[in-house]
Amino acid sequence: MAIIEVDSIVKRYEDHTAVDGVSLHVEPGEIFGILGPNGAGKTTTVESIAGLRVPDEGRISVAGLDPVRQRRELRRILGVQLQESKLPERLRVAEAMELYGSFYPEPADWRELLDMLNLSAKAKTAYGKLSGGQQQRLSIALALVGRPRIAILDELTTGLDPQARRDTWDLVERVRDTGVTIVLVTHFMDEAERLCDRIAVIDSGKVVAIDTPGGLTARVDGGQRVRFRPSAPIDDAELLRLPEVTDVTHHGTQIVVSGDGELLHAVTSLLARHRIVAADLRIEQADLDDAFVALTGRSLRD
Ligand SMILES: Nc1ncnc2c1ncn2[C@@H]1O[C@H](COP(=O)(O)OP(=O)(O)OP(=O)(O)O)[C@@H](O)[C@H]1O
Repeated sequence: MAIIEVDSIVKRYEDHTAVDGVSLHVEPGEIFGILGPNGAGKTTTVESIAGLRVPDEGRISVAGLDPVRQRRELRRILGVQLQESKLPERLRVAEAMELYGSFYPEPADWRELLDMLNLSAKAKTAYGKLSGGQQQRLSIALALVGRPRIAILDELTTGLDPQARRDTWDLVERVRDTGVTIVLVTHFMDEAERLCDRIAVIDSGKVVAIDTPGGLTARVDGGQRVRFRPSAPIDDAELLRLPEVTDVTHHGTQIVVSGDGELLHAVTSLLARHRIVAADLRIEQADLDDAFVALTGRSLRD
C-alpha cells in the first residue's frame, strides 16, 4: 500500500496555477523522484506533502495522515530537507543536532548520524564555516534526526562539486537501506537516473509521466543507437529495411543507426552477412533527457 497518496492537487498563486492536478503514489521504502525544470511546481508539491503549503484542491494522505489537519503527528514521521535551508552562521553542528533532536520524543543518536554523514570532525564547527557540501550533509542529518519513516530531500546536490554530489548520492542510498522512504526533488537527470526507483516527470504544474528510469527512457522512439565505422560501404536502404531500425545517419566515416528492440543483433547480423567489419562499435541508450524531450517537446537542460 502506498505510504504517500497525492490525488489531483491544485495550488494557485494569485492568477498563476503552480500545481495543476498532480497525482502520485509513493510506495514504502522506495526513492521516488520528482523531476522537472525550474518552476515546474516540484517544491510546491513536496511542501504540500509536508503540510507546509495548503493546496486549493485535491487530497493528500501521508501514512494515513492529513498533512494540514494532522501536521503535528506528521512531523514525527516525516523529515524534510528544504531547498536552500539556512541555519544561523554561528550555530555549531552539534548544537544544531541537539536542538533539532529536542523537537522529537525519540531522536536518533546524533553522533551516529554525524558519523554516517562524515561530519563527526565538524561537530564543534560553526555552520557558517562549513563548506557547501558539509552544509548539505548537515541539512540531511537534521532531516533524519527525528528517525523519520519518510524523508523529503529538495534539490540536495545543487551547488555541490561532482565528488560531493556522488558522496551525497551514496549517502541517500544508505539512508534508504535503513528503511526510510525518500522523496527526492531534482532537476538533474543523472541524479534521478542513478537514485530513483520511480520518477514523476513534472512540467508546468502537471505530471507528464510516472515510471522507472528505464521505463521512461524506453518510451523514446529510436531509443538505442549503434555507432560504428564499416570496413566497406553499406547501403542505408538495407539497414532501414530492418524492422528494428528507425534512422540511419552518417558523420564522416561513421554511421549511426537508431532504433529499438534487438537493434545491435539486427545490425551486426546484417554486417556479418556482407562480411563487413564494424570498427569502433559503440552502443548508446536514450537517457532521461531524451525521455524528457519525448514527453514535453523540450530539453530539461535548456
Ligand atoms: N509563494 C509563492 N507565491 C507566488 N508564486 C509562487 C510561490 N511559490 C512558488 N511560486 C511560483 O509557482 C511556480 C512553481 O514553483 P515551485 O517552487 O513549486 O517550482 P519548482 O519546480 O520547485 O521550481 P524550482 O526548482 O525553481 O524551485 C513558479 O512559477 C513559482 O514562481
